[in-house]
Amino acid sequence: TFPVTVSTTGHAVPSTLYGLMFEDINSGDGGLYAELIMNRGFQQVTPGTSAALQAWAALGSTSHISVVKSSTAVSTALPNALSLTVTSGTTGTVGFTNTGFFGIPVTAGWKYSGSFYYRFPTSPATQVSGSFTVDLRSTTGTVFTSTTVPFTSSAGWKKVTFSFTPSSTQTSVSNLFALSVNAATVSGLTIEFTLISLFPPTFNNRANGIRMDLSQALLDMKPGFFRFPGGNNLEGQTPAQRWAWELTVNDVVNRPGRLGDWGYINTDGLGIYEYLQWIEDMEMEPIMAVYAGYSLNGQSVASADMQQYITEAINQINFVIGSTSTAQGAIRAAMGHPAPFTLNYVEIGNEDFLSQATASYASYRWADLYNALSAEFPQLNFIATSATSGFVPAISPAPKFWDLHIYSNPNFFINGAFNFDILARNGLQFFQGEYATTTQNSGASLPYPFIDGSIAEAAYMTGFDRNSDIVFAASYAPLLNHVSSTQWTPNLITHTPNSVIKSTSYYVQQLFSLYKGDTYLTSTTNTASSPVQWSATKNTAGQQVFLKVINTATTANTVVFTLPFGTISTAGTGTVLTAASGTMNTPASPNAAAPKNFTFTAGKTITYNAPGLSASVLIVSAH
Ligand SMILES: O=S(=O)(O)O[C@H]1C[C@H](O)[C@@H](O)[C@@H]1CO
Repeated sequence: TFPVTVSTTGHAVPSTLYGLMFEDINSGDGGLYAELIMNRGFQQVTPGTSAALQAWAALGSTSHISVVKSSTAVSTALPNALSLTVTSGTTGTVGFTNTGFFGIPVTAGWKYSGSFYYRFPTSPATQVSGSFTVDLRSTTGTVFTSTTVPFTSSAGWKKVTFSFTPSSTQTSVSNLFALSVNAATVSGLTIEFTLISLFPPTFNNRANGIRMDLSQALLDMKPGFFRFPGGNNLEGQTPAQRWAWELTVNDVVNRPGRLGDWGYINTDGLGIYEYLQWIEDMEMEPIMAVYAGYSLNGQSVASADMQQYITEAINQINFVIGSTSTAQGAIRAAMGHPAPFTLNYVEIGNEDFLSQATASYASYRWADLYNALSAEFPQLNFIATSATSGFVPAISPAPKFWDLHIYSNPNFFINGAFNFDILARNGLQFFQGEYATTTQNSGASLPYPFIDGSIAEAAYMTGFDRNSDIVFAASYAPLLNHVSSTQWTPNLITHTPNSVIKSTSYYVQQLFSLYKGDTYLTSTTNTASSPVQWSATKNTAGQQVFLKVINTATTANTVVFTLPFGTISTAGTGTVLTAASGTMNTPASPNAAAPKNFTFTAGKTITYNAPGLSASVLIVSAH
């Protein structure tokens, strides 16, 4: 039994203590970003190759499609187009299909909103007109919903929009988007198409917005912040391929996209504006990174060449908070948000104390950017990046905020519960920007989080609660992955085109975030060797006390709390996540482990028998 006396003293818990780390790592296009058409704009592809046609296929044997460099591009950003050539005399229907991002959800009642650009590169002598048919269908050709869009063959690109609403939901996501036309009406002609786009309803009904079900799963965690755009995906393989904010703003027809750092083209339809608008809608605040002159081929921008990137970072921040009299603030206003977005934290780079990045970060990249940005924006907090483990190297100007990353096994997290207790209180503030149990203690990899690792993370997180006077933010990483396209496991949430699988670690993150309170209450000192870790916090306004109990042993352990409050309800409610060792939530067993609610007898003394491998919170009204 573990006797725990809770005191009335403690310290404030920052609102940003628990949040989300995000980058497009099989999680942006085809994930958070709600666009349903893969390779919609043929961005960054080589015309004439089969790769250029990724996700696209001809409809039937008489349709001839290829990706071409358009003789008249729809925009400088989008030079390519899909070309449909209709041989003279062809009869029947011709066209093409798209598979979506490994599937397309067909959901009854959803109003799907689509658009595309088309042009006839060679206008026929006699103008022709007719209509395209767009639809959602099964892979065997059963049409679920469709509509038509008129066309004329006059010269020049035309943008058309359409919508349709299925009347029934398909359980399978193996569906196709199809665009087709009666061959006879365009016999002998070629038609080009690009930026072929289809959106489902989006979170907060935003145009060019974010997927609803993933937004809801994240909203249900009440996350305090959202770190974006990376992580590795900030850095590019070369400086030229870095994430550059300016290529991600304005209409998507003006966004060239880029080769992301996870091996596929990012459309950048999820651009800085869409990130910020969604972060605001989700009642989070951004922790926004600026490129700091290091790219993942090991190349650092030379000191003499840094000014371009300093200016770019200043402009990026002005896009977020600058007045509309700045060129960048004016773009923000034109896109629909004249008021500045909330911004308190800017991270300078990502993992700059790794290998070749260290020397240049320490000698000029940090100082150049920190000095310029803090002079321009003295109200902002600038975060230095650290290695994937260990603490703060000596660089100047001395950073006040550090981003620490650690990926390890359950034992590390269990034994690390007091890693922050030993740190000096010298003004430094820490952001545990990335952490996760990524292997079993044996070293075996993890396709999904498992209960043993999630409970180990929970033990570590009691250290964040207890040390939230110097830990201002913490986020598990990576956040999301697509079940059909993954390069990193485990992830907090796995998604399919129409479902969200919440991992055991998701429920741990949710428990700590929902019940972080606004004040940490000091309690009986514990040690890293204990199988049980605890944390007491309170919500002052709500007069609630949250008692978290983490039991990393496989056998039950009893904790006896003594509360210092004069008024304590006699009944409390609680939530517990527990499962047998090795349990994982997977697409095949999405609810193998889920939190369960319970009630308990409360009072000055509360006795709780914590199951083996469990994370619990006991909620009691007290003041
Ligand atoms: O290969 S790693 O450096 O371990 O990649 C990690 C660290 C990096 O910041 C993030 O993008 C990635 C996965 O979350």
